[in-house]
Amino acid sequence: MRAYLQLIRYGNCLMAAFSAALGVLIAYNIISGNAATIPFPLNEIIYVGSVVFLITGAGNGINDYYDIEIDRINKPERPIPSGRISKSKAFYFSISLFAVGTMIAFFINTICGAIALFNSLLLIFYAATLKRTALIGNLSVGYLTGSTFLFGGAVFYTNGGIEAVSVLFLLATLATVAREIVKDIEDIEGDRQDGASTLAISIGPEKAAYVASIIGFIAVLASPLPYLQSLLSVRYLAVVFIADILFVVAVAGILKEKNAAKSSRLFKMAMFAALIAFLVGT
Ligand SMILES: CC(C)=CCC/C(C)=C/CC/C(C)=C/CC/C(C)=C/COC[C@H](O)COP(=O)(O)O
Ligand SMILES: CC(C)=CCC/C(C)=C/CC/C(C)=C/CC/C(C)=C/COP(=O)(O)OP(=O)(O)O
Ligand SMILES: [Mg+2]
Repeated sequence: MRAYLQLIRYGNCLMAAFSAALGVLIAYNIISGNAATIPFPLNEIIYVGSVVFLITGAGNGINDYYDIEIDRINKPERPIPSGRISKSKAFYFSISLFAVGTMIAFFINTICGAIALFNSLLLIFYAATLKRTALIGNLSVGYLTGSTFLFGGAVFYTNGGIEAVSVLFLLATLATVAREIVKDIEDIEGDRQDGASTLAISIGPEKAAYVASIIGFIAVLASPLPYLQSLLSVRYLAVVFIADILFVVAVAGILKEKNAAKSSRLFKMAMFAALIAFLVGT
């Protein structure tokens, strides 16, 4: 059981599910002002959170299935390279999670089902191919992470729910792309031996660090937008300021200290702080 929780990276699944549930809540708050007849979406929050937890877990599992040779070098302690879960069991477990998550999504509505199906196929394509390409792989993971908000907003797609959370999608995507480039710098040796052509390998870790830093700074500069667009209250500004400081320290970690592992951890802490800011500002 513990090995399967590690395979799906349940912490990421919870974070992603929380983001999608926030997407439902924020979209509901924005559109319910115009249509007071909409009841509080408790069931939809549960369904949305479950779908994103399952599909995120499936994406992590299929990623480790395809990354077995890279992870033997970079992350040998993971469930598959360490032998605690066989490749075939990891594959069928991940496919099962994709299937159940997508079925629940179609039960919510057709747009949610379409997003879940598209994201599931993209996660498989990313793991099998895209992750070894410079920047496209990073942009894919950035879209997938940001799409948690779009998925939550899609519960109310007929009332403009997706548009209501689009700025949250943008912020999450920018922050994730920056972190993914930093992760590629961290994983450069294993990726190089696997024949991958990530940005860090294509242009070198130093230039890749500058690209990640620029994207990270754009995310920080754009972080007041949810308040300026009156999507979130001034309480959001107070907490996102903390996230912005963590983003800046993360950028310093890769630019000045050239410590990709530390920078990646700081980026993740900043993303978590930003999620708290979204919640507090709702
Ligand atoms: C500037 C600003 C306000 C940015 C917003 C940041 C934000 C709210 C980001 C959302 C983060 C989110 C939805 C995370 C979900 C879970 C997650 C970490 C997804 C991405 O994981 C891919 C990564 O490669 C996994 O690697 P690792 O974390 O090392 O296992
Ligand atoms: C909105 C819906 C229905 C689903 C969203 C699903 C989500 C949140 C995906 C977020 C991104 C994610 C979890 C991607 C999984 C693949 C993954 C682990 C990418 C990073 O992998 P690598 O580049 O191999 O790096 P590591 O394996 O070393 O972490
Ligand atoms: Mg991997």
